Amino acid sequence: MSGHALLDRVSEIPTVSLSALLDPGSLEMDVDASSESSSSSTNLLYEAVASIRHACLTVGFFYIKDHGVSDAVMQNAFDAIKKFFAQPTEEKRRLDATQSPLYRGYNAIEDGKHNCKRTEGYRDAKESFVIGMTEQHGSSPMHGANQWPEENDELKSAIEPYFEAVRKSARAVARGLAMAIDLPENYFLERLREPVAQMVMLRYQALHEVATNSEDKWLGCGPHTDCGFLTLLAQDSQGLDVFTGGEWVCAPSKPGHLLVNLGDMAAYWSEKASVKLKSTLHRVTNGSHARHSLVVFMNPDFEASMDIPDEHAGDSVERKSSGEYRSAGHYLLSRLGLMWLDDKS
Ligand SMILES: O=C(O)CCC(=O)C(=O)O
Ligand SMILES: [Fe+2]
Repeated sequence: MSGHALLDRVSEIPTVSLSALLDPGSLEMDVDASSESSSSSTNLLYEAVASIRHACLTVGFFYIKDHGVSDAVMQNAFDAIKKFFAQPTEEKRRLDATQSPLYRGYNAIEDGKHNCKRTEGYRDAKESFVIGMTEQHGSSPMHGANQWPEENDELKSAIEPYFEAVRKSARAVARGLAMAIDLPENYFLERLREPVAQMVMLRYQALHEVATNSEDKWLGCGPHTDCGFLTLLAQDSQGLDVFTGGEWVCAPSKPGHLLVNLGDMAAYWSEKASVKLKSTLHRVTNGSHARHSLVVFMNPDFEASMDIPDEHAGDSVERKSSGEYRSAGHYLLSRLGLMWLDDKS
């Protein structure tokens, strides 16, 4: 495809500490200016919000640290999913995604059913295992059962704590994001009570494993933007490239960090806001080793309205499309081509 990605520009992807955003008290501390520690905490909060704003206006990607997901929880999740993928195909096929009305479960390489858009003439050399949210109180056709191995709960007990911890970090990001675009601090949080979150675990083949005997050309994951709200990624090795400033830039894994990016829903939702969020093109290239990644797609409650009240809108409000969808869930159904699920809502 289009040449090598640049590693020397990775510093353009900012890093944000979530410590002040994970702490719900830090905003109130602002009024208590007498304490030094409270003002340094407030500074940390505004620093985080300013870097999120900068990232959203420029690259559309940022690393997060102090995100509350422990190394042990992340390592367990990677170990468990590597073990799952290392099984024979017949074993993995017992959890085939085609058995699930929500397409959750295992997708083999040859199925080609992954979250990314297909690139004409190319196939993605990766397999995936997908889970999503189960319990919910409101009406959402995008919540439902996951498929797990029946014999033992090793996979489930390693993946669920990771998914939960990352959703918590995603809420902290959402809080910062609201402040970054001049919305009330809780604007997104109030719409993430029963989020339509999904976790996609991926194994990309090493180049030497990629089939060469067919007409097909292969990629890890073709260039695409994510269609949802926020994506939080952990990767065990390099492979992700981000298109920024007219070039592909490497976004390698960094110990202790997660990588966040904004999807098309965030861009669409912010059309009326004072700051427009950027959904950036990215791709994955296969390398000399198999690569694993854990991707959490954090989307709002199915029935969440994407309307932004006029008092929080930007000056030059030219509302193009943001009123087109009844709710965030309907936006997703339409983008994922799952409109038929709507009959159930
Ligand atoms: O595996 C990765 O690093 C990125 C995956 C991705 O972009 C996606 O699933 O949308
Ligand atoms: Fe993506």
